[in-house]
Amino acid sequence: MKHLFALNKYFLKNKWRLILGLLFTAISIVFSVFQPIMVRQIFDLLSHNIDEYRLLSDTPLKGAFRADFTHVLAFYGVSILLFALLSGFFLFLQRQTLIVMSRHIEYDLKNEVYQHYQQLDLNFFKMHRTGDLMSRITEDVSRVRMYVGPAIMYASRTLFLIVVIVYLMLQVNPLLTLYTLSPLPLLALTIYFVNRIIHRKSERIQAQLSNITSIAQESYSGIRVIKSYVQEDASAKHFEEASEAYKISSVSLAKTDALFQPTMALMIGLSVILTIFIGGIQVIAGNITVGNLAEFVIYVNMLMFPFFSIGMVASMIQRAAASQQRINEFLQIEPTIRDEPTAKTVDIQGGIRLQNVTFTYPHTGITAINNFNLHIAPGQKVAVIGRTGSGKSTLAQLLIRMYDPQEGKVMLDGHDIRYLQLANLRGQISYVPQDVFLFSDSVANNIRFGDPSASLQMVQTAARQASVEKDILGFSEGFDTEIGERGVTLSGGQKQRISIARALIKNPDILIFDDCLSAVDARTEKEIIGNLYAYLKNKTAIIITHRIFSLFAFDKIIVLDEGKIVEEGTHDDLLSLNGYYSELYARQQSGEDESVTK
Ligand SMILES: Nc1ncnc2c1ncn2[C@@H]1O[C@H](COP(=O)(O)OP(=O)(O)OP(=O)(O)O)[C@@H](O)[C@H]1O
Repeated sequence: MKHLFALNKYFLKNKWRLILGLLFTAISIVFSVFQPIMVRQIFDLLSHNIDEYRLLSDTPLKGAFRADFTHVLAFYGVSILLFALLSGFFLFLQRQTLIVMSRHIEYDLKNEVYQHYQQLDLNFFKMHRTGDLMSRITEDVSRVRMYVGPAIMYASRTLFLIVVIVYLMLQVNPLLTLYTLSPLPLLALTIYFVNRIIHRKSERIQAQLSNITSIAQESYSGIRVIKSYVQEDASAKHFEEASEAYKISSVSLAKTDALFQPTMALMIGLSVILTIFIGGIQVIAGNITVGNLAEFVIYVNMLMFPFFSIGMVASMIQRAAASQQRINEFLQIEPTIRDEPTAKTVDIQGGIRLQNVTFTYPHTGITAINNFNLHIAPGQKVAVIGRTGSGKSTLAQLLIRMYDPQEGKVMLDGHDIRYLQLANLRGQISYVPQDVFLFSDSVANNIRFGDPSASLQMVQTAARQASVEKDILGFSEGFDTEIGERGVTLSGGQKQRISIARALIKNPDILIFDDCLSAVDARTEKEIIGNLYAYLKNKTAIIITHRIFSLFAFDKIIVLDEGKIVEEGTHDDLLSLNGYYSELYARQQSGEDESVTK
């Protein structure tokens, strides 16, 4: 339960909706209890006067008596209808306030979780599965909404109704009240347990359903692999097995559901029979009137749903508490990469220095950068080369402060980047990642992501510089062509170049290209490098690559191995070292490596 306290701030924010909702609930209940009271009065009126009326002979007096009776009955009928309408109207207002409040809280909570996710650092996303992150923002928030809306609504209604009705019952006859109410706690308890069973079964069905969905999704995405390996039958069998498990669970839930309603009807029936039996004895004994008995039968019926909802509300709260606990777990995680209180903004010129930097990935213990020193002057172009896993991408991640090193300092123009505002730092660096990511949006908007205020002309220029303009103009809708599942399917090279255009349009002082030309052919690569040459004139650039671009006059080339610089210098310096670089160069020259850019 204590996990739900985290929601109190939202109740406070919506206090007027909550107060009004509770008030409307109380008013609706007051109007609803007029019905049994009036029914009692009608019954008593009839039972007291009917014998007298029957004894009258057919005289005008009997006619007048009947007319009076009819008027009184009509009056009660209209009054009951009026009170029912009023009660219904306030019930409507109650839902309009409490359920609306729950939707507002759901909206705020979703945004809070989403915004918190945005603050968290990469390590968090590495450690949690995407499905888990998504289910906390969707399913868990929905379960919490059941607590802040329906559970509060049913609980308050139940509480008010029980207080008012039990008070009215006790006024009539305490003993009959006791007998009448005795089966109801059993009803609440049964509902609670049955609800738990139903919930457990529903959860299992839900998990099986998402399993079926992911099997289907995976086989549609991998349909080419399935067909080329002639695995259609195996894939269908796999799906059938998952469907079979789902069917078994669904049937089992249907059986429990089928038992649920008759059990309820039995309990309600028992309560009514008990009321009539004990009440009848009390009427004969002269302790209560026939009207009281009728009134009690209505009370019992009115109390059924509230008692029924006790069990329902209890399991709703239990589920919401478990969900809120999962949400709180994430909300309580503090981002480790964040602005220091004294963080400043600076206009970066492009000088980079790494001083004795050591970085170990926290969750794997792999030391990717080891006692690393590097200096890049503003405007220099540096190539970073090295075997796979040598730490090249990690170096890029450290420069944009996706991670903080455990030892040493990363500095830009002499400022330790830990003390620069993150938005200021990242706003002045363009990073083109190795694994390209494009959004399901138009080509233009994907490029504009680097500068949302960019004009179409700027988008076109960036696309030209990244040598992808011709490809884009070849699409049916040019720059407005949609990318993604329902849009055009881009080649790996086209994606890489759009991603480069996105980085260029940002017009930063520092650019980091992380092996982002791996999927383009040698001719296009030459063209891009030619364009970049002019673009990068006064900018600092780090180009991480597996290949040697001998066309590009780098100020410095560094070769990494196991997180350390093992070779450093210009192209000619490195060739004379006869190390990894010259070996790679020789391999490329001899044409062993087809991707060589000569
Ligand atoms: N997110 C991560 N979590 C844990 N370990 C990682 C992570 N990313 C990389 N590593 C490890 O750190 C080391 C350096 O990886 P890095 O990606 O920096 O190499 P790289 O030189 O860029 O390789 P490649 O050329 O294949 O991209 C590797 O041993 C890798 O397994």
